[in-house]
Amino acid sequence: MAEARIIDGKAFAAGLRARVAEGVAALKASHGVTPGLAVVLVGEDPASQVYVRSKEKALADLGMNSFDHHMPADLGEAELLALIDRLNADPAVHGILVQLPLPKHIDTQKILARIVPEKDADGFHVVNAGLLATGSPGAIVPCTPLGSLLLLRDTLGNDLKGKRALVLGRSNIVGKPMAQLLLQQDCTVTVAHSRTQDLPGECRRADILVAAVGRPEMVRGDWIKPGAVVIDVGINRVPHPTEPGKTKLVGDVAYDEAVKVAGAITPVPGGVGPMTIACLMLNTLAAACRAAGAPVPAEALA
Ligand SMILES: Nc1nc(=O)c2c([nH]1)NC[C@@H]1CN(c3ccc(C(=O)N[C@@H](CCC(=O)O)C(=O)O)cc3)C=[N+]21
Ligand SMILES: [Mg+2]
Repeated sequence: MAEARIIDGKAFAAGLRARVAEGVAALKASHGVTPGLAVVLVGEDPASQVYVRSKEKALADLGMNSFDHHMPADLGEAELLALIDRLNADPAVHGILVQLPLPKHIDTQKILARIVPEKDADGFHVVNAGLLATGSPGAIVPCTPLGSLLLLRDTLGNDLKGKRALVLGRSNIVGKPMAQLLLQQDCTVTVAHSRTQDLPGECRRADILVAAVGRPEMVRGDWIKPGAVVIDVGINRVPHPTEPGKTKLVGDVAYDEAVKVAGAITPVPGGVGPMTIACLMLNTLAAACRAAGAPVPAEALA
């Protein structure tokens, strides 16, 4: 059997960012509005700082405003809520992203619930989850599932109808919204997790396998149906196998095994990760379009 087609998320994300940049320019020209995203980072976690910097760079590259709020690790919950209230009320701010994880003394759900749903660029608010689950218009879709769906549609020529999809992982951020999106595409959807009996067997039935459990290389090659499309959402930093003291990124799928069985597969890095950031830009543009009464880009509607 031939090796899998490699799904180039990095290239697709570059194309998506270019389309977003066009949308940004068009909204400026038609409505005099520049989309703006507020990025809130609490504390100095090095990984979070890297991610936040790449988000801020993407915003600048696409001609959007970035409002950076880098706060000390000991920021009180009340102060953070007050900041959210100010951003909610600021008409130049169309999207608000609170980088997760937050320090332990802050109640994450309470913070996310305070963001007005219209500005919830991550799509984490219960109102957006509910709109997505009911297929209602106006849902802001979480970035990683949206990016994964765009790659799947591109790979399968938009034809997901009737396919068996297995979502491995049931988080509110990826697994659950991914399952909702696949259902909307008329897939037959199974959501599997750590308590699922016969996980390999469930995976082997799937035409589409989305792995989002955060367990390095858990999905083995012999868990994959020959020809299946594999979307690997995992981004796990592990000790480098041959270079002591160094680390490397691996997905939730054992790539070298899977690439011999799958029909198509996303690599890590260069797969879903860049799509997450591109979709954050898309969601911010979409929020600005809605606020201005302009048409929303179709890709954001899932
Ligand atoms: N409110 C919030 N929203 C998020 O969307 C959010 C968050 N908090 N907290 C952290 C996670 C993580 N995340 C990533 C985004 C892009 C890459 C990405 O582009 N990864 C590159 C590799 C980057 C590297 O080399 O480290 C790739 O996969 O090719 C990774 C991780 C967004 N997150
Ligand atoms: Mg996200």
